[in-house]
Amino acid sequence: MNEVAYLGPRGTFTYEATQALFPKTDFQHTPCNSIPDVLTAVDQGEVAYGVVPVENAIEGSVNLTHDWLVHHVHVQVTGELIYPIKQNLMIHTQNRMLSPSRFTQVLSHPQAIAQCQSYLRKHLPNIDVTYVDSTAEAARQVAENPEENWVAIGPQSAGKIYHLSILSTDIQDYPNNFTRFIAVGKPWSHPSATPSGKKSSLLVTLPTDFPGALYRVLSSFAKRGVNLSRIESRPTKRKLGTYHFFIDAEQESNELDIIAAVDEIKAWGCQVRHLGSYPCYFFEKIGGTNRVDNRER
Ligand SMILES: O=C(O)C(=O)C[C@]1(C(=O)O)C=C[C@@H](O)C=C1
Repeated sequence: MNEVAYLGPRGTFTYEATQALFPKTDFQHTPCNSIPDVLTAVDQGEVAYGVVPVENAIEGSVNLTHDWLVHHVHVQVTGELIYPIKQNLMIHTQNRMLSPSRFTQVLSHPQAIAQCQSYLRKHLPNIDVTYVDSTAEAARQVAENPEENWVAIGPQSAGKIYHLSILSTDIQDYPNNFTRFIAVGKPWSHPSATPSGKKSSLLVTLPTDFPGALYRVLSSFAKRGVNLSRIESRPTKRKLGTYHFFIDAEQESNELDIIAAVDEIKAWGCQVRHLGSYPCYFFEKIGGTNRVDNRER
């Protein structure tokens, strides 16, 4: 059975997204401890597919995913899922009656903590924050250290798996919280769902920086009617002030127009890496369930 690596352990939002994209009936799910471990497992052919978070509606890009895709692995993006994120404050059940003033630390993934900054300032203003590799890892550590009076932020599924008590639901600072996950690895299409659209993702590096350089890149797409849904700069890590640009082109435009635009910017010196052209899915339309069977641990 084809194996899918995902940011684990079981119970993460990434796990829920993986279940929606790669149903357990057709795929074997393998948890990894970190986003680099997922991408490396795919890059080295240890698994056929991987699922990682790439961008959140409140906090923006998951930089570790972007940086690993650029600097450490050569994998193709093969799919995208927009997934609803509801953060919860969870505690070991034996501590559920504790006063919040007795909580000693809040644990979670940096993205999850960032999505709940106002909540934490208001309700747990002086609590120490500990960043861990995923939301479910935070739940696991809280479950295994009841004497520490820790709390975790993450999905209800993680709370169920690790038998935590939910103290507060929907604690993210803004409504309509979604995270964009990508599938990477072998070409793939969902066994039953219909895509809501298609995208091509490109990594563009300018030859030199001059006034209007980025405008020139963008105009190559605009004049051909190619809609760009995302332009994100990330440092090249080679020199302060130099950037790579992640560009997502909506595929409703003709693929030939995208190819022509890429050829044009390459002709005047841009480096362009094609990260993938792939179907895009919304969780609500996949008809998946984000319930996790908490008998398995
Ligand atoms: O998958 C998880 O639960 C994670 O911890 C990762 C992650 C992320 O990196 O964005 C996934 C979804 C949420 O935005 C919060 C955290």
